[in-house]
Amino acid sequence: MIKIEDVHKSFGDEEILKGITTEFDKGKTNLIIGQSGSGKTVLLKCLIGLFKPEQGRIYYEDRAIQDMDDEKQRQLREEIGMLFQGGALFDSMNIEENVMFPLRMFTKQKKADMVDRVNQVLKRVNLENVNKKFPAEISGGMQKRVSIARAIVNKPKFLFCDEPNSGLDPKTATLIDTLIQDITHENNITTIVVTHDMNSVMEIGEKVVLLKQGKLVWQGTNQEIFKTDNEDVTSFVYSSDLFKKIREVQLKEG
Ligand SMILES: Nc1ncnc2c1ncn2[C@@H]1O[C@H](COP(=O)(O)OP(=O)(O)OP(=O)(O)O)[C@@H](O)[C@H]1O
Repeated sequence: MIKIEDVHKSFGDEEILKGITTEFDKGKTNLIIGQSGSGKTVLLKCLIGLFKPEQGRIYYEDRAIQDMDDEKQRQLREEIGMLFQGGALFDSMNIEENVMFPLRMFTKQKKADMVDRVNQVLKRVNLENVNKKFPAEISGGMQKRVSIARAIVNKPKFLFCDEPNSGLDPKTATLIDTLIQDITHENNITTIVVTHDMNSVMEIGEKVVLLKQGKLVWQGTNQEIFKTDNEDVTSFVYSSDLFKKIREVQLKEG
């Protein structure tokens, strides 16, 4: 579980996060949604310690990051898996080396054990016999699966995903979302996904937090998001013509 209390973050005179308070549950896919510029990425960066909020507290289970010394912060980093936007694989490393990278950074395992673990996670994301290929030799969807394998190779307790299905076709995007959710459930991970994809909200939004101009304006489940009359939610959800039409049909059918 990750809990945040009254988090404020400014750049110069501009306050970007204006007091965010919420909780992200363990074993669930928690989604941060909102329009471009609403502060999703800034919040994510505060959560992983890349930005320091001027005010407020962030707890990983019962540990506040504000109270951690360098060693404690290093330990916490080992518990975090990160799926970066675009995948961020190293082009000059093959798939095996890419996935092994966090193990080399954070552990002192023997090479054979690391290779075993890499094979385990590659199998989990349904990728086999690609170890010696380079990122440029596999499809975008496969690259995303490699990135997921790399994010979970060190058995993280917390998984952060920044726009995990950007640039993918709808079917592959759904596969990636479902994979993230399945892995979250199997390993009881606290997963936080930043997205503005309504399909992701529908599919994996077990908890959804909506940001608007740096404020948390609504939170609930993906079931609740389609029932609420909250204006901030409806203007975000039904800015898509497809969802507007679904809403009209739903209202007609009562
Ligand atoms: N390092 C920074 N320095 C100054 N301003 C920043 C910095 N990072 C973000 N901002 C500003 O914070 C605001 C929120 O940006 P953020 O990237 O969090 O939006 P977002 O909701 O993630 O948008 P998108 O969906 O387009 O990625 C923007 O106005 C942005 O210009």
